[in-house]
Amino acid sequence: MIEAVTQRRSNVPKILNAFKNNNTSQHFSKLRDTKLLLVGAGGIGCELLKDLVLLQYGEIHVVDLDTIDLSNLNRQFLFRHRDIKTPKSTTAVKAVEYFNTNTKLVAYQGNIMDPEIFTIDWFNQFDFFVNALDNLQARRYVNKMSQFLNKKLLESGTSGFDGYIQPMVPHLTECFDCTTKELPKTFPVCTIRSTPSQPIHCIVWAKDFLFQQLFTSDTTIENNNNHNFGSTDPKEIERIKNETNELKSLQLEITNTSTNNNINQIIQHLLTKLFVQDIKKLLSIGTLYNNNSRSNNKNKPSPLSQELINDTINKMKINSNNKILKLNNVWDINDNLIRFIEVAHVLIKRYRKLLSLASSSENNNKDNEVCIEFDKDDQDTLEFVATAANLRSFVFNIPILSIFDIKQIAGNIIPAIATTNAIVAGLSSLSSLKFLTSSSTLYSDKDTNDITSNLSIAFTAKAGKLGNNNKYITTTQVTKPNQNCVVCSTVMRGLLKIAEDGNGNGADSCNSIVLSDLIDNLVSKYGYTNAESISIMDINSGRLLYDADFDDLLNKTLIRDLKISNGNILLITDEDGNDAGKFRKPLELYFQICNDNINADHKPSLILPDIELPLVKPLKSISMDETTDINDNKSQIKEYDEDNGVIDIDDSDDELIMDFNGDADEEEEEEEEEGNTTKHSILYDDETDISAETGIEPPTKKTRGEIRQSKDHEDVIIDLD
Ligand SMILES: Nc1ncnc2c1ncn2[C@@H]1O[C@H](COP(=O)(O)OP(=O)(O)OP(=O)(O)O)[C@@H](O)[C@H]1O
Ligand SMILES: [Zn+2]
Repeated sequence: MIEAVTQRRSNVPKILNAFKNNNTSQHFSKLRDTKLLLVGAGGIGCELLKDLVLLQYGEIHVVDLDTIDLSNLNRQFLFRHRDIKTPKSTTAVKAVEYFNTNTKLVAYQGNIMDPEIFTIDWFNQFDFFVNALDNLQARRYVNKMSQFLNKKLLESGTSGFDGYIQPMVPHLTECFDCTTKELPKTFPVCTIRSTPSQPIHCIVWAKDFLFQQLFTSDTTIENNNNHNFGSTDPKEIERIKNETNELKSLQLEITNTSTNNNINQIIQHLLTKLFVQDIKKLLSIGTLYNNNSRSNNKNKPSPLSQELINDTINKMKINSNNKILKLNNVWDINDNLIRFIEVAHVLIKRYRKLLSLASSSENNNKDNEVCIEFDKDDQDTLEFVATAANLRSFVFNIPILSIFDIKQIAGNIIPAIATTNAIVAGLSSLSSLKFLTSSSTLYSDKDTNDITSNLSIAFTAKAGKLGNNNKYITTTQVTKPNQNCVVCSTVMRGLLKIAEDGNGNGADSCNSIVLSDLIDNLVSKYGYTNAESISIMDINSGRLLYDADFDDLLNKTLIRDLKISNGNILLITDEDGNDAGKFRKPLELYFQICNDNINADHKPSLILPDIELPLVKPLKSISMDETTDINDNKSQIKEYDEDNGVIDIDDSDDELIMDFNGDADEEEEEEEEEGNTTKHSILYDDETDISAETGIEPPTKKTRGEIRQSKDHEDVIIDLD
C-alpha cells in the first residue's frame, strides 16, 4: 500500500514548498509561538497529536472526556493494553512527550462543553482550535466558541473510508453550522411497534422499547403523548399504549424481589406476551394487514408457537445448554430462543441485585433511577437485544441476523479505519500550517493578505473508491458563510467583559455595575437609537431583563441582584428597526468577569472597573427599501439552483459583517479576476452520504453543482496506480 501511494511531485502542497524556501526560520518561529487546542484524543486525535508534536508547535493543550477502552487499541496507536481505563488525554500526552521536548503539552480530562472547567477565558488563550471529535453536539459547541472568540477552527471527521477536513475562519468562511447536518434516522412509532419490515425496525424495538421498559424505571419517553405515531388509526394507537402498560406490569414482576418470583415463569410470561399475545392483538386490527393496508403483507406476522416456548423453557430447566454458538453466525430460531432465555435470566438477576443495593444504600434517594444501560460491549445486554430482535424478525418474516451484525447496527457502529484517520489527521496538520500564514507573509504572491484563498476543504474519495477524476483526495476552496446560518450569520456574537480595576477592588467594582450602566454602554458603543430601542434577554434563564415596557430592573446590579455570572449569554435585540429605518442583527454577548485568575499573558489590555464591549462596528444603516430587498430578494443569497445545478456565488453580495478586531468594516471580498478562475466540476456525486454522528457532511449545495475555483488551488493527488 505504502509503495503504491506516491505523491506527484508537482502536487506537493504549496505549504510544504513554502516551508522549504528562504523564509523557513521566520515561519518556524511563528509555529513555535503558536498555542493550540486539540479537542479529542481518539482515532483522529491520536494521529493528529503525533503530527502536531512532530511539526513542533509551541504549545498544545489536549482535552478528552473519556478513558481508554480495549476496543480503542486497534487504531488509537498511542495507547497500550496497560493503559486501559486511564484518561485518553493524559496517556496520549505521555506517549508523545518524548517525540520532541520543545513542545509544551497540557492534558485535561473533561467535557469540552463544561463551562466550569473550560471557561471562555481558557478558550481565549489559544491561537486556534482543532477538533478531532465524534459527535455533533461537541463540534457545535467548539464552533460556537470559535465564533464568540473570533478564533479559527479546524474541523475533521472520518466515517469508515470517508473523511474530510474543513478549516473555518469566523465571519469569512462557512462555519460548522452553515450547512445542515443530517440527524440520525428515526422511525415512526407504528413502524417499530406494529409494522416492522426490516431488521433495523426489530433492533430498534428491542433496544429502545423492550430493553428500556424492562430494565429502567424511566418511562417518560413512552408516556409522552407527542409521539410521532405515524398512524392516525385510534385502535392502533390504543393498542400501542396498552402494550406498553402491560409490559410495565411485567416489569413489576421482575422488580418485586419480596416475593420469591420464579424467574423462569417471568420469562415465560414475557415470551408469551411479546411473541404470541401481542402479535394476535396486532392481527386483530383489520386496517393493518388486509389487501389495502399500508403495511407490507409480506411481513404479516405469525405468532410464535406457545408450545415451542413452553418446551424450550421446560427443557432448559432440566439440561443446561452447552452448545457453543458463534457470534458471527446466524443462529436458528431455537438457538435464539434458548439464548434469549439465558440472558434474560442473567439480566433479571442483575437488575434485582441493583435494586436491592439501591434500597439498602444509606443515601437512598428515591429519585435515583435504577437501570441497566444498553451497551454494545456488555455481552448480556447485547445478546438480549439481539435475540429479542431476531425472535421478532422471525415472527414478521424478516431476515434474522448474526449477533455481530446486530452489534454494528445497535451500537451505531461504522467500523473506524485507522488509515482514514491517519490521512485525515495528516491533512488537518498540513492545513493548520495554512492558518499560521493567514496574516503573515508566508506567500510572497498576491494572496498574502487574503485569509481564505489558501484554505481548502479536503475530502477522501467516497468509500475509498476513486471516481472519474481518479483522485483519492480532492480539495475545494472554502466558501463564504451561509447568510441564513443561525450560528454565524443571523446573530452577531462577542464577549462582554466586566473587568476589575486592578487595585484589588475588582470584585466590588464589578458588583456595583447595574443594568442601566450596561444599557448606556451598549447604546453609546453600538449606536442604537436610544435605550428604549433595545431589549435584553438572559438566554440561560430565558428571563427578559429589559425592554421599552419593562424597566423595573434598571437599578439592579448585574452580578449580585440579577445573578448574571460567567457563562451567561445576553441577547440584545434592536427593537427599533422599523422606526429608525435600520436593520440590525441580534447580538449575543457572552458574559465574562475578568479576575486575577486569568493567565497573566492573556489578560485583556483594558483592566478597568468598567464594561468592555467587543469591538463590533456599528452596522451599516439600511433604508427600509433596502431592508425589504434583503428579506425578499433571494437572488442576493447564494442558492443552489435545482434546475441547472449551478451555485451562484455572488461576490457582490452586500454583506453585513461584524468585526471583533475592529479593523474591517464590511467584508472586502476581492472579486476574483475572471482569468484566474475556472469552472470546476464537483467531485462528489448525489449519493455522498456521510454519517451524521461524525458530523461529516460535504457541503450539500456544492455536491451537485459546479463551483468556481481558483486556478491556484492544488489537489493533493495520491496515485494509486
Ligand atoms: N464533549 C467532549 N469533550 C471532550 N472529548 C470528547 C467529547 N465528545 C467526544 N470526545 C472525545 O472525542 C474522541 C473521538 O474519538 P473517536 O471518534 O475515535 O471515538 P472513540 O470513542 O475513541 O471510539 P469509538 O466511538 O469508535 O469507540 C473520543 O476520545 C471522545 O472521548
Ligand atoms: Zn455558520
